Amino acid sequence: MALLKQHLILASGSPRRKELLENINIPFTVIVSDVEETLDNTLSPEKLVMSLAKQKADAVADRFPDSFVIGADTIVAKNGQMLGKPHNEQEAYDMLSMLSGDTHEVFTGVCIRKNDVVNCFYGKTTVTFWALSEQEIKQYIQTGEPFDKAGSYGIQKAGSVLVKEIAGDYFTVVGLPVSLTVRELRKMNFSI
Ligand SMILES: Cc1cn([C@H]2C[C@H](O)[C@@H](COP(=O)(O)OP(=O)(O)OP(=O)(O)O)O2)c(=O)[nH]c1=O
Repeated sequence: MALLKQHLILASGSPRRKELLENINIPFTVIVSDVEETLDNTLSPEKLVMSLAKQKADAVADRFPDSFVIGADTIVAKNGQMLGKPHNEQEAYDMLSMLSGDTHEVFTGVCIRKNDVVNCFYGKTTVTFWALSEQEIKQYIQTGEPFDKAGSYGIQKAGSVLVKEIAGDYFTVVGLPVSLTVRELRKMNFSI
């Protein structure tokens, strides 16, 4: 692969993260890291998302020591319980019922690695859901949207109907706190 002088790699298979990075017109390459994600409930959400983001960046960075490698991870947290992706309809139903009519937090951890330099940080956004009827939850699950998303919803598509309000960066919810990431890249002398 021909590498530019300052080359960026997104170590993520998330189509949302790719789209968010494309929005800001920096050239980059996607190299998916197949890290086995386990939710360690003994860690705080902040530490957990940064640790998973680092594992994803590490899985790729060793092979590309001259590149800036970005790993990221998103989870939903409510009352000390952390929600990843649902494994089946029942889990999606349980998560959405838990989030209904109440406020939760979405954490996205990001880790940028350039050779031995590691910079991990996170964004946190508070999201409030409308009270959802059983029928509304079931209808939403039928869209298929919940299954590759933390907390069983995607704010950017049909899941937008569930959301009453948010406080914080919208892009943190979608999977990458874009403006924060750009600022951290600049601190690492990446010119953008
Ligand atoms: C809450 C929420 C999550 N999500 C997504 C963002 C993430 O892609 C996903 C959480 O899973 P992650 O494990 O963070 O990421 P991923 O498996 O999609 O990709 P990779 O590990 O290769 O980087 O949930 C939305 O798209 N919208 C939302 O509103």
